Amino acid sequence: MARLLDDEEIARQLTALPGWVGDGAALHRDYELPDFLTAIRGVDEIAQLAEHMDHHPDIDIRWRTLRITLSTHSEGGTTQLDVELAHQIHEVLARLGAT
Ligand SMILES: C[C@H](O)[C@H](O)[C@H]1CNC2=NC(N)=NC(=O)C2=N1
Repeated sequence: MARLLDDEEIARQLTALPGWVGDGAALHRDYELPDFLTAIRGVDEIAQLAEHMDHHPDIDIRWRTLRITLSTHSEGGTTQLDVELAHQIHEVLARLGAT
């Protein structure tokens, strides 16, 4: 079971995740994709890696912008699983041309 990270640990780990912010409850970042269909492909790729990790993001789709929110529901906050998923999502979306 993943343990909750404290604010200091979250801040330290976010230094390796450009653009991501933590609000205590969750990690967030907006990614802008080149177009809508590429954004949807990003959602599909994220869905596959989330299933593989058995850890699932909230994803808000606004045209070609994806707002990703990560938290560990079972723990009520941010854990190492969220940090790991953020790294994997960043890799996938950067490869699809996200900024
Ligand atoms: C049984 C299964 O492992 C749990 O329901 C998982 C599934 N995906 C999950 N995803 C997220 N973000 N938080 C969870 O606590 C969580 N729990």
